Amino acid sequence: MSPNQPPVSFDEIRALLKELPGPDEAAADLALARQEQLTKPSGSLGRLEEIAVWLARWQGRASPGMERPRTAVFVANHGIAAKGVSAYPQEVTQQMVQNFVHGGAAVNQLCSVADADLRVYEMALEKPTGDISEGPAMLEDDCARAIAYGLMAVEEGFDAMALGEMGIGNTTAASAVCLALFGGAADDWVGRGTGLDDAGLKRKTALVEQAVAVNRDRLSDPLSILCALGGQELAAIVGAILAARLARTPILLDGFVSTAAAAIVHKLVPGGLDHCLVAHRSAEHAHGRLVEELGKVPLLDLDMRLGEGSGATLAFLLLKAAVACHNGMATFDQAAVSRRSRDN
Ligand SMILES: Cc1cc2ncn([C@H]3O[C@H](COP(=O)(O)O)[C@@H](O)[C@H]3O)c2cc1C
Ligand SMILES: O=C(O)c1cccnc1
Repeated sequence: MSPNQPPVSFDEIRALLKELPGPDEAAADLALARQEQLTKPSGSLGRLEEIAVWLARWQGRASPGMERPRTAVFVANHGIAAKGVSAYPQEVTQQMVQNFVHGGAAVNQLCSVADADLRVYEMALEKPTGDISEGPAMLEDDCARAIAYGLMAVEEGFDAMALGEMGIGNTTAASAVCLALFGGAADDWVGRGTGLDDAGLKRKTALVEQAVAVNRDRLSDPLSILCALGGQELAAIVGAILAARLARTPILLDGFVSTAAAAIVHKLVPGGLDHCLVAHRSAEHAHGRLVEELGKVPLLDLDMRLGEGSGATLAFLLLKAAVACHNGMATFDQAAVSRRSRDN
């Protein structure tokens, strides 16, 4: 199945999982060998070296590029928002779409600084998902369609993609997904989102617990968990991660919500997130635990907790810096710089 023919059932999505390409270790080996030749003590550029080799591995070329980054923001509404789980009203989702279009959001400024293309994908805002504290968020068809929408959003030819989201109430959905995937207690996974007060946090925690209890017969596998507790934008992010793997496009995950969506892929297929890095550690309470579960170490830690792809877009600058050093530095031979002395 190609990403141009989107799957329409969970079975077809499961079939797609078997077709995901692996890493290009030949390109990675060449990139690693070049790193050892560059005019610096071995390893001294730290994670910038790791990023350059990772880009080579997943772009499938020894000289990675970062000329064409894209940020994709998936936007959807959530039935649970009616229960007061966010500090902001649901209409903010639509209003922020207008703000993205007019260039007034944080992610617009960060895209312009990083010279990244921004695409906003609005997903039936007039049709919020079902209230997860009372039943499933989506039916299988709707969830599969949302995954397919994310699959279609990935085009060939981008050097990396940042995946972000906008949807009032979606940290509640993300927390419920994490509780169902990883277990523990609801308050391990619930945070203040847009800035809930203590009473709001208590209400949100109880509703997340209730959502998992009410949907307990629908949580038998990761796709069912996404369907019962997630949201359309989380499903689209799952699709985009899979399509990016097929298109050899490395991915930067944003904060708690986009990482929670990625956790579905992690549980579906071993190594399914190897072409993804977590761009930053969100200040949202559960993000630290979530990235540990995924075996990832975020690139940045700036106390950001916005979503909308902001942290991931900002981290494009690190990828550009890594590529500039990798491709632009002279080797010891080219610069006539003496190599390391023999160890005594
Ligand atoms: C003005 C504004 C801009 C945003 N940009 C991203 N989010 C973020 O906040 C929402 C999730 O938090 P919660 O679960 O508490 O509603 C998502 O829309 C997310 O992207 C925003 C939220 C607001 C209010
Ligand atoms: O980290 C995130 O993704 C996040 C945190 C708070 C609100 N919205 C998103």
